Amino acid sequence: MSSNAPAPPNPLLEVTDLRVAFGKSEAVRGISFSLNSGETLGLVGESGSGKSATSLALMRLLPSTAHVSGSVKLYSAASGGAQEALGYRRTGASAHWVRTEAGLVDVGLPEWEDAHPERSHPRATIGYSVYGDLLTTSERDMRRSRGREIAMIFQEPMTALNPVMTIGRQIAECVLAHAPKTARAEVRERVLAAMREVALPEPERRIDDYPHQFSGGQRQRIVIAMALVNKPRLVIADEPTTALDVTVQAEILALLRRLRKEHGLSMLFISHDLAVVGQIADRIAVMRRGEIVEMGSSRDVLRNPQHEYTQSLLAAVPTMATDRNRPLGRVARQAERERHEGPGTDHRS
Ligand SMILES: Nc1ncnc2c1ncn2[C@@H]1O[C@H](COP(=O)(O)OP(=O)(O)OP(=O)(O)O)[C@@H](O)[C@H]1O
Repeated sequence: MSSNAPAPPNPLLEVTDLRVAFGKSEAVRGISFSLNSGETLGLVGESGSGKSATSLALMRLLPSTAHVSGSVKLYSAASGGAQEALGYRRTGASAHWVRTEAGLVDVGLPEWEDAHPERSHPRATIGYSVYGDLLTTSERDMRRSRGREIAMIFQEPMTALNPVMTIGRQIAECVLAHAPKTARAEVRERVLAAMREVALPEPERRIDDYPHQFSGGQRQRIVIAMALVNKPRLVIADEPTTALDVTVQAEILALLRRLRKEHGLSMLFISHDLAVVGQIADRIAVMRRGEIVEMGSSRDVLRNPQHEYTQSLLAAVPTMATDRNRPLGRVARQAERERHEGPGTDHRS
């Protein structure tokens, strides 16, 4: 096999012709996109364009009145290193099987493996197999996926959190939802680790505090800790900074960039605000009235928008250039720099 084989696609999620209708009204009209391992896709559009209907469809959290069709494939064991193969077996010339914690999976792609001999080691991290279609998988499997494979960060931390439960208990419940037999001491350790991860101050002292005892930015950090405590591979962040003021918003974006980098997370980042999406997304999909009207690298969409709707969204962002001959605005420049050099200082809120 040629050692010049092209790098393999590294898909984590593949959405094809997704449609969501409420009665006769179509909220999502046949959208398709994919998300690679470690990539952040920004989904941007004005209110009512179908962004939340899309994310709730992926999580299978839409009300039963919604009619959903299309396919949402989640791939397991992405080759970026999400899952370590426990064993390795070659069956014939064209099929490779890898034993993982999830069972025996067909990884296919022998060409790619020949091009990456280091990954042929029996304990190498490898993968590429369909985990399942999230739209048709059983509710039982879906419950297992939620939180562990895919987690969601909601917009409004005050409503996402239970006001009468300590934050430690709320994070612990996320751990116990997937591992109910975890010993108490270990749960506490994982809760504290999650609090440290999102830079909540003094975790040991604050673990038994209630949501109202934290600032807005800190509450959003708690919501992020809950989403990440089970180490999901895909995070759907639906307007995670919208309820926050601009400075805190920047701090939460810096935190998400850091966590994404440290954990190799894939992220679907939803916002009505193109300036915010431009600060974190590798690629941007622009949604309007239930359709994706434009999709491309953040750089292309920000510098050279093709669709007039994208142009109008950009025009509403005064610091960004709408003309390819003009230099990028401050926000876009910073976004470009951070995509290349990694996030700046993560100021704590
Ligand atoms: N449960 C529901 N029942 C009926 N219609 C709904 C329901 N949820 C959403 N819709 C409709 O679907 C369309 C898309 O809504 P969606 O919430 O996905 O938009 P959005 O882009 O996320 O907007 P926002 O930023 O305001 O949340 C809207 O016309 C909305 O009224």
